[in-house]
Amino acid sequence: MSNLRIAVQKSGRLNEDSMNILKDIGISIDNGKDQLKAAARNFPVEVFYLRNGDIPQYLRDGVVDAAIIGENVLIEKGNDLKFVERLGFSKCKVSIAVPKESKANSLKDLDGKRIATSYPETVKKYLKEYNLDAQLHIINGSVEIAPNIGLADGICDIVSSGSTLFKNGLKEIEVLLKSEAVLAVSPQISEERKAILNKIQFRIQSVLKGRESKYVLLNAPNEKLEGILKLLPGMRSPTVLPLAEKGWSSVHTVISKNKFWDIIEDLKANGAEGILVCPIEKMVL
Ligand SMILES: Nc1ncnc2c1ncn2[C@@H]1O[C@H](COP(=O)(O)OP(=O)(O)OP(=O)(O)O)[C@@H](O)[C@H]1O
Ligand SMILES: O=P(O)(O)OC[C@H]1O[C@H](OP(=O)(O)OP(=O)(O)O)[C@H](O)[C@@H]1O
Ligand SMILES: [Mg+2]
Repeated sequence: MSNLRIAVQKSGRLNEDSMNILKDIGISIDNGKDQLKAAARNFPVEVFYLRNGDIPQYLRDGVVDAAIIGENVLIEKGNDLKFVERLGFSKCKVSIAVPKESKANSLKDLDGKRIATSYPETVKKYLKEYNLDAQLHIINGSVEIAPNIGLADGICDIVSSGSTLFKNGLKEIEVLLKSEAVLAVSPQISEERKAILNKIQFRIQSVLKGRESKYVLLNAPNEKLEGILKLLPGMRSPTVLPLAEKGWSSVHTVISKNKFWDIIEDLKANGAEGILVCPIEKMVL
């Protein structure tokens, strides 16, 4: 049986979370330092450690079958490539920014001006869409410095917390796109390897659903149960078990991480006691 060849970023922002997700889906890799390729011990997978920016070409050429990559890089260099899963980490924006004293309020205001960026294809796509023209300066890093040294009137770069913009006296004026890490696929993937990828995708979905949810256990007097159960979503319906103490029950359920604090407050206010909240490792639906 052939191995699925999956690319991850060698070092940088995506590396750690990519390796963590592989670990969480039960794929163990012996990763010697400076090794560019490593086979999993317990799954038909080989991991290739590559530059994020090089991965679209490797996917296109079928040198790797799948990859964990920033969606923004796919948009920039792999518009012809598809992804099968959003992975929920490395969330960021690709935005237009200008010096804070600039009068420009959107990309449209940079018509005929100079824009520095590491994402020329992305900028060109939006310029074309808005029917604008700008002079692009392609820089591979530290793009935020360009307006300060007189190289550009604005920039297009990744924004996350906004602190790099702030430190460089810039303000965000337009978000071109939002990005996160995705699982991308080569158009050349074989049927056999596609079957392995499907298994990986299924496992990833279980891990991501688990990460989004909490397992909640609580005790309640029986007369309060009805009100408490109304507050709980649950996978199907909450499990209710009698406690050793007469007139009391234990309720078990799964709550989305986002709604969790609001629901917990309501549960307490409606008579729930001894509330335990546990992380969920995997959730198979
Ligand atoms: N500040 C940030 N916050 C969140 N995600 C980010 C941030 N900066 C970059 N990313 C995401 O992580 C990806 C990798 O960024 P990183 O800076 O590690 O690598 P790179 O220099 O763009 O790529 P390469 O691996 O080709 O050197 C980006 O393409 C983007 O999707
Ligand atoms: O909004 P913030 O939270 O400040 O993040 C945005 C910064 O993060 C990235 O740079 P990175 O730190 O990856 O350095 P790099 O330019 O060397 O890739 C990106 O290129 C921005 O400069
Ligand atoms: Mg970076």
